[in-house]
Amino acid sequence: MKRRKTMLAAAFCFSFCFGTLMNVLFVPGFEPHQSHDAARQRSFIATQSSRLHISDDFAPGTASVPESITTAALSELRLQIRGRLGEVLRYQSVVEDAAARPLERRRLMDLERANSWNRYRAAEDHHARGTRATRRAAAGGSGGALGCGDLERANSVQFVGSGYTKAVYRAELNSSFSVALKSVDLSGHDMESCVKRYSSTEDCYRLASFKIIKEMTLMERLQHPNILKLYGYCYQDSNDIKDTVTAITELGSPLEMIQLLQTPWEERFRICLSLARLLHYLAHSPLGSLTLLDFRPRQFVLVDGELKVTDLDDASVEDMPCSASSPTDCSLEFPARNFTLSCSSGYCQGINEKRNLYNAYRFFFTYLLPHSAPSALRPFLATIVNSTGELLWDTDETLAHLEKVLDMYRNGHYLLNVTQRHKTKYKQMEDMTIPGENYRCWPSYQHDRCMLSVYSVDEAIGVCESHAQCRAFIMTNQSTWTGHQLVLFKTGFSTMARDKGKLMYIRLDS
Ligand SMILES: Nc1ncnc2c1ncn2[C@@H]1O[C@H](COP(=O)(O)OP(=O)(O)OP(=O)(O)O)[C@@H](O)[C@H]1O
Repeated sequence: MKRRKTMLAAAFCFSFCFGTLMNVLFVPGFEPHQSHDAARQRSFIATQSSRLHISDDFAPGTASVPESITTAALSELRLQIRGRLGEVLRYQSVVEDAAARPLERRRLMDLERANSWNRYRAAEDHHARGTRATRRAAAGGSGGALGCGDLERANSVQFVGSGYTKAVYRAELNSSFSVALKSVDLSGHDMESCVKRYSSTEDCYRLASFKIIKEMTLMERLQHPNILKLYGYCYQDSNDIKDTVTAITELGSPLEMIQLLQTPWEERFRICLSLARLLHYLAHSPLGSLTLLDFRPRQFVLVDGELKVTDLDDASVEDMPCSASSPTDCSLEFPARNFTLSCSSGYCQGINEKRNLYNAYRFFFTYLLPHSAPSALRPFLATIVNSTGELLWDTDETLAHLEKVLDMYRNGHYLLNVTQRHKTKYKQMEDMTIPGENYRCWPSYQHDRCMLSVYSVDEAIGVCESHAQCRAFIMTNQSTWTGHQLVLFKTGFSTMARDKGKLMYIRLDS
């Protein structure tokens, strides 16, 4: 397995570092993080889809397709490709309809579906005419977005992870800026099973690459701090396949649930809050209420402690139709629990939002929220966990409760007995530290010493008194994302040293 990953990394590095870039195609005018000009969006998708030439002559007996493959199988593959194209085009165009009621939105989406193939063909004609101009424009730059030229200069390409369809690599663009490169994993499960069935690497590649194109489209359309940023993309010809696509995105680190359980509560709370903010945005997104059909921790990464969704290829805005006479139409099924939602105006009410919320509960909240939380916050957290586990709240209410907990934590309202006087006296010394004399505690911000976050010096004194080893502590000048200060607790103070900005406290009964 390890050897395979190393070989893949080497192959990837070869194609990006040394591969010919003569055929590189930039898309001028694609500038992430700028205004959502509808026309620019349309041309982005039109160009994307027109690169994936879906031929009407796609039939058995052509050079790339063995005769043993049946016409039915090929039609099936072609339908799948068209289906994915239609979906991408819908995401590109439903933006103005987000405020529409579900029924109207559905009608518009059906119309969109009917028109998508015609629009695709028109886009392809347009592309054929525009390709030469595009190549010429490429020489002038990529409109501010990252592109193939940046990949050509990338260093230290390393395999990060892969799933059914995609492989992800880390690449250094310069000494202080690294990105993630996402491309179709040619030896991944999706490609292998497709090629086995249809014997056409090129067409299977097109099918798989639509997952990346869908993801890029959603990253572009959905701008939120908890959705990974798309920096750009690159189309280039490889030896066997024309116009292979690589998305260039923000780099994160994969979520390790076991590791997360060992991190301080404040960091775990941050992940749950990030997730609630994301789900709130998705429920009210410009594309409609969006659900993550494949919702597992591996679809998320951490960027500087903030949770961000990376895998958007299974996201959907489809509403679920129902009839008032058949209550089971709106059943939401999970391995350990089923729910039946209400049916109104022919659609299951809030089903996308509720699916996301229950998944957030079962994969994140239940593990990360209550465990080692400050005791005064536990009743609030228990209510959040119970209410999401029972699907009693929507995302608005869930987020409001989590924001309230953040506010209490930030302002030290979780501290019990604020009027209580500590028995031991401490001496304060400015600009001093204790370099050694560490002990370990849990859950520390550093594994080889006891570093915890506190709201105030009073809280730090309380912590020191609850640790048998503690004889002194240093208020560092570092703080956490909530503004809490990081404090180093020490077993003694025999090795004091000057350190500007630090405040040292020593126990006078030591
Ligand atoms: N931007 C990123 N930074 C770091 N790691 C990432 C990034 N994007 C994805 N990964 C890692 O790569 C893995 C594969 O990516 P992704 O989930 O997009 O592929 P996939 O083929 O769609 O997977 P799946 O089979 O889960 O649908 C992820 O599980 C994640 O751990």
